[in-house]
Amino acid sequence: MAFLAKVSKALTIAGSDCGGGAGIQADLKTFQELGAYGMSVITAVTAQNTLGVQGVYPMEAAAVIRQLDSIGEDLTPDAIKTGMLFSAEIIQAVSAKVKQYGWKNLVIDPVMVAKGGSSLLQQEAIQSLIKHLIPLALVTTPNIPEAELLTRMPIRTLHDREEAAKRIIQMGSQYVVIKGGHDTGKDGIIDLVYDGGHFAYMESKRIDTQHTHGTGCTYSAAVTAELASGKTVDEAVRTAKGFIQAAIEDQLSIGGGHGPTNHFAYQRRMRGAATGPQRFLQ
Ligand SMILES: Nc1ncnc2c1ncn2[C@@H]1O[C@H](COP(=O)(O)OP(=O)(O)OP(=O)(O)O)[C@@H](O)[C@H]1O
Ligand SMILES: Cc1ncc(CO)c(N)n1
Repeated sequence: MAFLAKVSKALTIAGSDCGGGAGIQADLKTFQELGAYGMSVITAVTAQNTLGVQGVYPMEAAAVIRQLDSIGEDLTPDAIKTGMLFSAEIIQAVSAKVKQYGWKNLVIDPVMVAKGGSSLLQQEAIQSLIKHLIPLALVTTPNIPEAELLTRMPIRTLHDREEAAKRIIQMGSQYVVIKGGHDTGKDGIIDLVYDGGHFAYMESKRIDTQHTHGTGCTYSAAVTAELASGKTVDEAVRTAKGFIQAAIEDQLSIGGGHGPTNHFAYQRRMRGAATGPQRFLQ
């Protein structure tokens, strides 16, 4: 039986995480769960698990360009996200191809450092991100340390975060979400959403867990999947928050370190099914 409705298509341009919790793997799982047909352009292969990053192997820029052309010549994505881009050369290639193919609904997760401290973006590439990619973004989703590096200002208070958000809008992104996961001093977490005119504060309770590997990738992939299906940015960030909240709450407890989030959780909750470990052990 054929699908009657047109399927939405989402593309991730990011690094591979062989452990499956972050990067391309988290993005494709999230796209699938939210009903988008997922496509991927791989910028780097990383060897990592819940204990840390053991190796980073960037792709040649030519290989990234060839993958982007294969998508562009045949498959028009309805929304795109970028994650780990590694180098200025890859950033410039992605920027050129997004412009060439006129791709819309670009979500930039400006991945810089993995939770254990390994670098996923060369230091000198930050300027390239600001110059070549952020001006094309519909939404940019830095965490607090990434927002500090982009804006070159320390972020301690909510007021600082608002100032940083203004600076990222001035760089050309239409919306910015400064995520609050790294704001560890509080029980609650606030993700700040700004469109250049109005600040929205998305508050949630902080879940006390070490299993937060790939939260940023999963969150921005959920935003992208929702945009691909025609949702507004306001709707997309709300659904993405619900998706990541469920994925962190119903932990899978995989691996000996910082484990992945539960990409099954949101849809299983929507269907009224049990999602915690008891469900998986049955
Ligand atoms: N402990 C937590 N409890 C509830 N929500 C969380 C927690 N940690 C992160 N989040 C949420 O997850 C999303 C991603 O935020 P975070 O700041 O962790 O991103 P990130 O640092 O880019 O993630 P990563 O680098 O691991 O991929 C945000 O919506 C944030 O509010
Ligand atoms: C490939 C990849 N992208 C992003 C992150 C950040 O979570 C990671 N750890 N690995």
